[in-house]
Formats: sequence, structure tokens, C-alpha cells
Amino acid sequence: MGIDLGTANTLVYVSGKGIVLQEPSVVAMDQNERIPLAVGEDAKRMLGRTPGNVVALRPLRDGVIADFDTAELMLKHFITRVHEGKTLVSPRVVIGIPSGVTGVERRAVMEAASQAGAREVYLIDEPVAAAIGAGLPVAEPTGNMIIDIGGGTTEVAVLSLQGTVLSESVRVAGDELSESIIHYMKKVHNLVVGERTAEEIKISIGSAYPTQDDEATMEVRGLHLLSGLPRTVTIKGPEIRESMSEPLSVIVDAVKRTLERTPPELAADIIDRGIMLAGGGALLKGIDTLISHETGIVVHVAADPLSCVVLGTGRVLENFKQLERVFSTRPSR
Ligand SMILES: Nc1ncnc2c1ncn2[C@@H]1O[C@H](COP(=O)(O)OP(=O)(O)OP(=O)(O)O)[C@@H](O)[C@H]1O
Repeated sequence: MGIDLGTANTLVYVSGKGIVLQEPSVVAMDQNERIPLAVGEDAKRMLGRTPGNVVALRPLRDGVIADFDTAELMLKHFITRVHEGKTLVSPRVVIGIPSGVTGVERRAVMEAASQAGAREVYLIDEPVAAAIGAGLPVAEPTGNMIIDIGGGTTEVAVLSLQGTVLSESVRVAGDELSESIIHYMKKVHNLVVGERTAEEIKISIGSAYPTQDDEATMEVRGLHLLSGLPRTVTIKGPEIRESMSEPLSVIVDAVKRTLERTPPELAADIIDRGIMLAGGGALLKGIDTLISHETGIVVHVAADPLSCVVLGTGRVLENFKQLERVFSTRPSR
């Protein structure tokens, strides 16, 4: 079984079957009883809409585990759901986790998977898994650059011969882009909108670079700051792009810094092959053009950016012997 434990979404791959689960990394808890009421999509619908005694939690924040107990509970829930309560068919589990996770948290994730029935737990850094999932030839002696823009972190890495030559992780990614929209709506339109609405705005009319549908507009409902009453406001694509310019430049700067540090032979390979973009953030309109414009290098968006990490864990599982060196943490025996 391969798992992408992401800050926004968790995906599970079962060897021979493919992706069997794709759910938001959200848990709704009854605060008094400390019992989960919903996990995944059902819990995400509750974000910002819960009564006093119920909280909808995202156990991973900014690429790290912010609430360990809830993260463990969520992981167990997903593993059990995939196996429908049966014992694990294969005891081997490969988990992709953000590379910024601490040693204690790595052990905690391994512990959670062990408790759910896995006997051999391997951890793989997300950019490595994303590169494999995007189909990059990571085992060859050639430089590959991957940018994984997730919910909490953007990871930029240069890989060669199954190893990370250099990498950089910034805690600015899809969530930060949505937060910029929340601030902008409040400041310019006096409209208070929630996390989900901001994400919808980003996905529908947000962009990182001028696009053909710049004239498109969107009606946004929220709470008017001055009257305190619900109100609808019409917004345009370019103003949303402008509102996200700060986090976007943090992402671009991380890519530029990594390129500057890349050894010349590998840099030449990257110029030849181009840069690969993965993670949900890669779906933001025009982000490939922006990065290409700023670096002068061709940028490709992976075929299925949201699934790259879990597909990578699956490929590692299915080619275990050939790809054994990719793991950042192996089981202690
Ligand atoms: N079409 C889209 N346009 C823009 N952003 C999108 C789109 N689809 C998803 N996203 C964003 O992608 C992010 C989630 O990506 P992904 O599932 O790769 O993250 P993750 O793996 O859970 O996070 P991390 O890698 O930080 O742990 C969210 O911020 C979401 O808003």
C-alpha cells in the first residue's frame, strides 16, 4: 500500500489496484467526547460550518503534523477503510510525507501505520515520490527538477541517481494563495469569506499569469464587514492574480535559489529536459508560464498533478528492488 499523507489531501494506492482512496485530510471531532464524527470529504464540508461542540480539524498544517493524535486517527481510519476491516494483504506500506517533517514526527507516522496493521513502513520524501509518479527517470545519472506545490508546502528538488542532490522547502503553497484571497476580499471588498470560498475563487478565476479568460467574472457571497449582513460581490480574474502575487513570488524565488545552487552539469540537464510541476498548486492557471517566464526554462505540468506523490509510492512498491534507495526512513528491525 502506498499513501500520500498531504496537508490538503490523503491518497491511498494499493498494489495491483491503483488509487483506491482520495480524500481531504480533514477530521470532524466531537470536542467533549473526543470522538471523530466524520473523516475526509464529509468532514471538509463541515469546515467553518460546525456548531460549538464540533470542530473540523486539519491535522497537518504547513507541511507538518500540527495535531499528532488527529493525524494518527485519520491515517488509521483511511487504512482500515481501504481494507474494509480485513487484515492487511501486504504488510508493506510506503508513505510520502513532506520533507520538512521532524524525526519525532517521522517515527510517529510509522507508529500510526504500524498500529493500523502494517509491519514494514517506509517513508519517502514527497518531491522524490512526486518525481517518480510524474514519470521522471530518477534512477538515471541525469538532473531532474521537480516542483511540488501542495497545500502547505512547496518543495523544489533536483534529483539524480535515485537521490536528492539539493532541495528547498518553503511553507507557502496552495493554502497560502487562498489565504491571500481572504485578506484581499476583506481589505478591498469589505467581504469576509471562508477558506472553502477562497479556494473556489482561486480554482475558478485565479491565475498566476495573464490568461485568455482574464475577462471572466465571478459572484462571491460572504459577510459584509460594515453592515454585518450577507452580500454578493462580483470579482475579476486580474485582481485575484494581483492578490496572490506575494506568495507566488515566494514560490518563484525558491525555484530560482535552487537553480542557482545546482551544479553545472545537472543545470545543463534541466535546461534540456525542462522543469516538472506537480501537486495541486500546479493546476493554478498560468503557473507554468510564470515559472518559465521567470527562469527561462521550459516547464511541464505532470499529467495528474494531484496524484503524483501517491503514484510514486505505488511505483516504488511495485519496483521495490530497483528503487530501494529512494527511502528517507526505513523500518527499524
Ligand atoms: N484547479 C486548481 N487550481 C488551483 N489550485 C488547486 C487546484 N486544485 C487543487 N488546488 C490546490 O492544491 C492544493 C492541494 O494540493 P495537494 O493535494 O497536492 O497538496 P498536499 O499533498 O495535500 O499538500 P502538501 O504537499 O503540502 O502536504 C490546495 O491548496 C488546493 O487548493
